[in-house]
Amino acid sequence: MSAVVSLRSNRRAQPAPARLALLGTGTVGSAFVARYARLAAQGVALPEIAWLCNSRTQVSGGDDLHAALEQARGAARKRGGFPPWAEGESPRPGDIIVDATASETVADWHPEWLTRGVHVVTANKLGTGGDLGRALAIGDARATGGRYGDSATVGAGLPLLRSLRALIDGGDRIHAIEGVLSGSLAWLFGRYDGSRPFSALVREARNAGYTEPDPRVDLSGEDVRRKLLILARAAGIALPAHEVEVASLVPAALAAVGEDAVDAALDALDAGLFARHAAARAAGERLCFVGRFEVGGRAQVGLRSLPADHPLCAGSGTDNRVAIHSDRYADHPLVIQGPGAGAEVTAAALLDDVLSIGSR
Ligand SMILES: NC(=O)C1=CN([C@@H]2O[C@H](COP(=O)(O)OP(=O)(O)OC[C@H]3O[C@@H](n4cnc5c(N)ncnc54)[C@H](OP(=O)(O)O)[C@@H]3O)[C@@H](O)[C@H]2O)C=CC1
Ligand SMILES: N[C@@H](CC=O)C(=O)O
Repeated sequence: MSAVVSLRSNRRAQPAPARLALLGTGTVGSAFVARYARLAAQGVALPEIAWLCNSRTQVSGGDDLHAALEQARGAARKRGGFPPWAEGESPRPGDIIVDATASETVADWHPEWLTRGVHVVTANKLGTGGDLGRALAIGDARATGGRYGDSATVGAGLPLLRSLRALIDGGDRIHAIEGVLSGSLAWLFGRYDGSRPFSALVREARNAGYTEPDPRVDLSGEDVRRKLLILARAAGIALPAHEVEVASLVPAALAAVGEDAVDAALDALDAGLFARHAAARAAGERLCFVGRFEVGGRAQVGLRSLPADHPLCAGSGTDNRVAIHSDRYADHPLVIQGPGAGAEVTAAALLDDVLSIGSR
């Protein structure tokens, strides 16, 4: 065989370099692009962003990512039909989809992509924190297919899922997990003193990028339910969503409105939360939004009035504070605390997962 032929066949044997598709160009997706560009400028080796997509359009990444992001963000609304990314070129095995949406449609694709050998990195909690069937399908598909980066889904990248998995890999059984799992609600109840309407603080939290696209997903406890489900399922418990008892903060008048009318209806929160805060203060306590599950017991999410020196009240800002009880941490739980919401920490968690997949 001549040297030329052998060189050509060697070239052919090289797998195509992995490409990255970003789905979602909102608060988290935009922070992802900004951090990607910063890391690339520092010389960090990253897969090329081949596409940026939202519900309206798909744009090629190219050399000027900021321009591509602006083009995607400025695209006109799309009426009906398939999402733009489903109509274009399919990702190849080894490519990485970054899901920075809050979309059920996109979450439904997670098991399919994994089965095809495409890696999925997600901030979207609906994949493993929603319907149990879908979570199990993702578990099956990741066992033989692509890898699943879910660090951003709980604690916005705090080492929670990682620590839980390390305990299980080390032979520990999980007994219970309890904690403050909502960054926006931690921030809201840390700040609320009754002097300003609660609804005004909700608007601030949304503008700061702490809430879900629809803040009712936080206020109803649904976001904490999803995180609790992700943790429970990571601990090997096939917990269905309906078995988590959730006490919502959303009054009927706010629950009833369409997404466009949420802002105007937020005032419906004010009287009820003023009364609950006043009662807690009169008892020398603080309000804390807590999620908890016990293996073989109940799973619950809701607002609690706790003594001010209770360990769950110890964080500040958007801090999550989560206690893991396991065989080795039976008497004193392992406690993990830190910022649990915000576009920058979430984007960093997504890129950590991208880098971790790229390095294996
Ligand atoms: N904010 C935080 O602190 C954290 C957020 N997360 C998660 O990050 C995700 C994104 O949140 P955030 O950035 O605030 O949300 P935004 O509403 O700002 O952005 C969502 C993006 O998803 C796009 N999108 C919606 N449906 C589809 C679809 N079918 N196909 C492609 N794109 C779609 C939207 O498109 P369009 O622009 O066309 O509407 C938009 O660009 C959520 O799942 C959230 O739970 C996770 C951890 C922390
Ligand atoms: N809306 C979420 C964001 C992170 O998951 C929260 O408030 O914790």
